[in-house]
Amino acid sequence: MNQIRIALAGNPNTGKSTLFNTLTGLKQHTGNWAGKTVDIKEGAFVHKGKSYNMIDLPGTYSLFSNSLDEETARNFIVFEKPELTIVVPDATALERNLNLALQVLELTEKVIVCINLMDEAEKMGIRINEKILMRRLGVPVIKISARNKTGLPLLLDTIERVVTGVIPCSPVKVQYDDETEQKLEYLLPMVQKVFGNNVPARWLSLRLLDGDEKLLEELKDRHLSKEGLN
Ligand SMILES: Nc1nc2c(ncn2[C@@H]2O[C@H](COP(=O)(O)OP(=O)(O)OP(=O)(O)O)[C@@H](O)[C@H]2O)c(=O)[nH]1
Ligand SMILES: [Mg+2]
Repeated sequence: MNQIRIALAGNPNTGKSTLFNTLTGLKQHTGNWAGKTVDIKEGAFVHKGKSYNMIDLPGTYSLFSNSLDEETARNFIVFEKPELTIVVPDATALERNLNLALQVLELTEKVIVCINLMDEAEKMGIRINEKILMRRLGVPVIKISARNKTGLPLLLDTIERVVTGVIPCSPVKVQYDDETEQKLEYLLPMVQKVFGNNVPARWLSLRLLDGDEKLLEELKDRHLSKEGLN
């Protein structure tokens, strides 16, 4: 049972489930990991002899605590720690969709940005230079059409190469205003002391500055029960 876990994240309606269904076929079931309150589909696929477990997270516009869907997607990435997270932006609304991608890059290291609906974008005359995006974001960027099944072989190979470390990821970290950065500098060592490598320290410090109480409760529950934080 040495399955490599891949989470699919993205805004609503960007074709995550279409991609999920194409990759996993009918080998899927509803997940039952701890803390699950929203139905999440899990499925499996094999590529080049390696077995992958894919988790289709709910579509969200951000990863704060605005809704159960946001909390579910965020908690999965932070606490369940999948080996890889694939963000699926909509090529026809890339700028808006990259907001969520940047939030995911604050949460975890191994990320692939998999831009979907390229067929639609092409019809609209939208051109996307994935090489520039890749350099700016610090992680692989792939263009696909999940519906037409284009770009999938490259996606699968990139998944394998990111998971095995052949392609390194160094996700860009958003720089905030001076005041926020100063506060972060102050908070970071304390957060690191309490949580070590269990939770991404810069991201958590930002949430503390935000006063995200739901996240604090989640951390208390998980830290006190010593589950999910090991
Ligand atoms: N033209 C085009 N349509 C697509 C593509 N991928 C998905 N779609 C369509 O986009 C719509 C939404 O697809 P879903 O796979 O349900 O999107 P989702 O991201 O899972 O949506 P949520 O679960 O609500 O967040 C469906 O009508 C799909 O058929 C694509 O590559 N090209
Ligand atoms: Mg879906």
